[in-house]
Order: sequence, then C-alpha cells, then structure tokens
Amino acid sequence: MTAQNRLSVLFSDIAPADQAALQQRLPTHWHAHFVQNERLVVSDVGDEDTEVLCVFVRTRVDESVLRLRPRVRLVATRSAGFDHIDLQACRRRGIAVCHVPDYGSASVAEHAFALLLGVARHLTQAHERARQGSFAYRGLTGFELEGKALGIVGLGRIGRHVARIALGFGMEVLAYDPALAPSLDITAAPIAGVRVVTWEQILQSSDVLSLHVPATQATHHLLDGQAFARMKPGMVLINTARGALIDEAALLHALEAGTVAAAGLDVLEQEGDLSPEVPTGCGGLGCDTGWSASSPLLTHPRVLVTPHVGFNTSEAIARILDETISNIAAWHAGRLRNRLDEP
Ligand SMILES: NC(=O)C1=CN([C@@H]2O[C@H](COP(=O)(O)OP(=O)(O)OC[C@H]3O[C@@H](n4cnc5c(N)ncnc54)[C@H](OP(=O)(O)O)[C@@H]3O)[C@@H](O)[C@H]2O)C=CC1
Ligand SMILES: O=C(O)C(=O)CO
Repeated sequence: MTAQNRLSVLFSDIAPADQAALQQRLPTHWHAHFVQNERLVVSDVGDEDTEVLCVFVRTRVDESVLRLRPRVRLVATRSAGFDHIDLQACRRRGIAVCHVPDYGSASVAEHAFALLLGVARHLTQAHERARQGSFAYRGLTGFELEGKALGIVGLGRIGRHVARIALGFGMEVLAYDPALAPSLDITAAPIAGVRVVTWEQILQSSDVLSLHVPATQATHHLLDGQAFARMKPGMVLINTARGALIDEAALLHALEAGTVAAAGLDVLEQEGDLSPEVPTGCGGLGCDTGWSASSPLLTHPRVLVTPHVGFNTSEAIARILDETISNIAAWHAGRLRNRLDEP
C-alpha cells in the first residue's frame, strides 16, 4: 500500500452487526477506526490522521469536532438527513460533505404507515389487552384510511413513496412542497392523483398529516401553535422526518384541545439526549446504544412513539453501507458524489 493510496477513515455510531458487515466491504487500503460512541471526543482513536469522518445521525459534526481533527477533508454521513452536520463550518474549512439520499425511501414510508395504522387501530392497546387474556373490543374502535385525506408535507423521495402507498389505501392525497405550484394535479406516474395545495389548505383539509421535509432553519417548528390552530379538528399527525419540525409544547396543547386526535412519531426533538445507562428490557432485540429520550409525549395515551427506526430495515442498511463506501471511494478518486451543500 502506498502512502498516497492509504485513507484514514473514522466511523462513529455504528451498531456492532453493521460494523462487521461494513468491514467485509472495506477496500484494503483504507485504514478504518471505529468508535461505538456517537459523540466524537478528543480521546477517540484516529484523532491525528483522520481524513474522512463517517458518521450517522447521532454524531454532531460541528466546529468543536472538526477543530480536533485538522486533517479531515470529507464528512460522509451514512444518512439521508444532514441536520447533525454544520455545513457552514465544513465549507469554511474546505471540507466536502456527502450523504446517502435514497437508501430507504420505502422503509421510511412503510414505517409512516406502520405508525398510522398503529394509531388508527389502537394496536399497542389492543395487543396489551390480548396479552392480558382479554378479548373485549370496547374502547378500541378505530377508523379506516380509505376515503381520508392524507396531507404530505415535502413531496421528495420519501413523500412520493408515501403518496403511492396512500393511493393504494384509497386515500385522497394532498401535498405541500415549496418547489411545486399549488393547484397542480399530478398526472404523471408513479404518483398520478396527488393534488398539490397551499400550506393553508393542507393544514385545513388533512385528516392525516405526514411530515417528510428536512430539518433546517426554515422548517424549525414548522408545526407551531399557529399551525395547529388552523388544522382540522380530530386530525392525526405522523412524523418520521425530524423532531425539530414540531413545537412539542404546541403539540401537547393541540392533543389536549382535541385538534390532534392522535400522533405517531418516530422522531423527537430531544431524542439526542445521551443517557449514561444502556436501556434495559428491549424485548430481546439487542439494544446497542445508550440513547434515551425524555418527553411527555412518550407516555401520552394517544401518542405512539418509536425510537427513530424508520430507516432500520436490513435492505436499507445494506444500501447505506454500499452507498457510503461508493461515496468515499469516489471522493478519494476525485469525483465527489451525493454532495451536500448549505440549503
Ligand atoms: N426516520 C428515519 O429513519 C428517517 C428520516 N429521514 C428524514 O426524512 C427527511 C426527508 O427525506 P427525503 O424524502 O429523502 O428528502 P428529499 O430531499 O428527497 O425530500 C424533501 C422534500 O421536502 C421539500 N421541502 C423542503 N422544505 C420544505 C418545506 N418548508 N415545506 C414543504 N416541503 C419542503 C424539498 O423541496 P426542495 O428539494 O425544493 O428543497 C423536497 O422536495 C430527511 O431529511 C430526514 O430528516 C430520512 C431517512 C430516515
Ligand atoms: O437517514 C436519515 O436521515 C435517518 O434519519 C436515519 O436514521
């Protein structure tokens, strides 16, 4: 291996099983270090010579992290979302940034429907009742998806997949996206039948609202008190995008007021709070992180929360690993792909 070819890559926040799968795929001239921890600190291996930081959504990459690793030239996130990376700080230091834009749109879209159906049919309560030996059905009356209006905020890769699934359920599909003109009726396959509407219309007309926009300064608390006040009373909110899109206090208020009948959330604004303890009782599914969240939404009877698992299918993870290696290899060969610029 020539010194010129050698590439020092520091991988953070990677589950042991994924690390093993990744190691089998790594080119031999890469010198890889792994830190299980999400937070990159000064004592982490690879500090001195790291050229590539390969992170996931729980590793914040900001000025303080970059300062510790002056040789970093590429930040490659193994995610579609990029709100954990300070793109300005990277630009200032001449560091390229890339992501994996389309590894699992189906996985996330299907999870949005897992949450929606879970909420619509009271699945967690029904499961608990059956486990206790009770087959009483009272109090578990749900609602059908067919005929309901689903509003999609952000008609990008995941939003379009959600639209296709919703059309299959016989839902009326509305979408709001600043890139698309309102009153546009999308007639082109594969999402023919989606009606593009204004922000006001999507809030007022949606029985179910599903969020699929990135977390940026422009989308921070997109759903605030004012937005909830304009929603159809009794609507259902689904969020598989990022917690920061929702003002949590305003959502709790809307749940109490009945504007929001129920919510299905895969993401919470405070999900990044690091707990020193590894959580127990993970149902034998192999907890491998010490992350914990604290929020009144977690115990609210009309809120179904999952711990940011929308991406977490074997198919999506395999694509993430392959695409990440291709991203880093392409950059090393002088052809940056899946580049991220400041929004
Ligand atoms: N729960 C999970 O495990 C996962 C969550 N995610 C989250 O999902 C998000 C969306 O992913 P994906 O669909 O692939 O991203 P895309 O970039 O393909 O789509 C996002 C869409 O939102 C649009 N948009 C931006 N701002 C607004 C706004 N204010 N209102 C309405 N639309 C807006 C964008 O328009 P334009 O292009 O014109 O800016 C784009 O069409 C990711 O950013 C990530 O945060 C992603 C993967 C897994
Ligand atoms: O890819 C992403 O943006 C994710 O949120 C994965 O967890």
